[in-house]
Amino acid sequence: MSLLEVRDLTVRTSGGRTLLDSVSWSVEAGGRLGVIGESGSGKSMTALAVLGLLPDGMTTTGQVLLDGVDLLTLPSRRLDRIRGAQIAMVFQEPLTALDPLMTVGRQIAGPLRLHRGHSRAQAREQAAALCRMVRLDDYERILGSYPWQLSGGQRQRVALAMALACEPRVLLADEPTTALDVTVQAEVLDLLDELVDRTGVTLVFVSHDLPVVARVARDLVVMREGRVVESTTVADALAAPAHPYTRQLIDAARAVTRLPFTQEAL
Ligand SMILES: Nc1ncnc2c1ncn2[C@@H]1O[C@H](COP(=O)(O)OP(=O)(O)OP(=O)(O)O)[C@@H](O)[C@H]1O
Repeated sequence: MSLLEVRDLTVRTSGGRTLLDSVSWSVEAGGRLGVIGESGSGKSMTALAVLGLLPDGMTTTGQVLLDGVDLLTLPSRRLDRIRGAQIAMVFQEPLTALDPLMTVGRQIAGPLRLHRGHSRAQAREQAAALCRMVRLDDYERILGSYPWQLSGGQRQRVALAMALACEPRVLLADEPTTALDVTVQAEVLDLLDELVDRTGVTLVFVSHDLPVVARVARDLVVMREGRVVESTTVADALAAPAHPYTRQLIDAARAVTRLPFTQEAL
């Protein structure tokens, strides 16, 4: 059975506009799924729907099954416990997810105290260990800093540390490196890749950037205008994309960057 399965997910606005139309995909435990599509294709809506975080007024039908349990039918208190503990997320701009008025140390410790029942001292120790895990070497300074005192790359490392703090089963990453410059983007991607390997967390990686997705994902879902147009693997998509739209995305990526024909060459 898949660990996470989205089945016929349809989202409509209160005005009746269909933003997601019967979106279906699944990922096995330990799998790495990339969700790709151009701006407005519904990638973020899908991620938010999985987390039960859609804006008020939107209606959702279909299922989001975590280990066979439909998250869409759970009472919000149970969903709160799953979010962060079993499905963790990182977003494009960590500043929106981080509290500007709280030091990084307290923010990393928060979920550990909430979900794990750690004491203050245990949480502090664990926060330092997590900083080391995401290669924030001067972690004493980082833990005592406010988010805005850190660089974009450091903030995304903090966001990753927070996301992985409670050893979630699924990590949902929505454009986590898009706001970073190219060098830092490569470092954070390498780190993510290593952490996913090391922890065995199941990855759902959402991005408009095909070369970035191709570096970290194995399976691939291609979205367009709120629908899934192709479900494939990164390797097959690079070698021989089946759907014309996937081919178009790959050709467009190849026109501006070096995107090889095999995943090993990335
Ligand atoms: N709060 C909202 N209310 C109504 N429609 C919305 C809202 N947020 C997004 N949309 C619409 O939903 C559709 C899907 O948007 P979504 O943000 O999921 O796309 P995306 O693929 O993630 O694009 P991007 O990479 O630009 O974020 C778009 O047509 C967008 O205009």
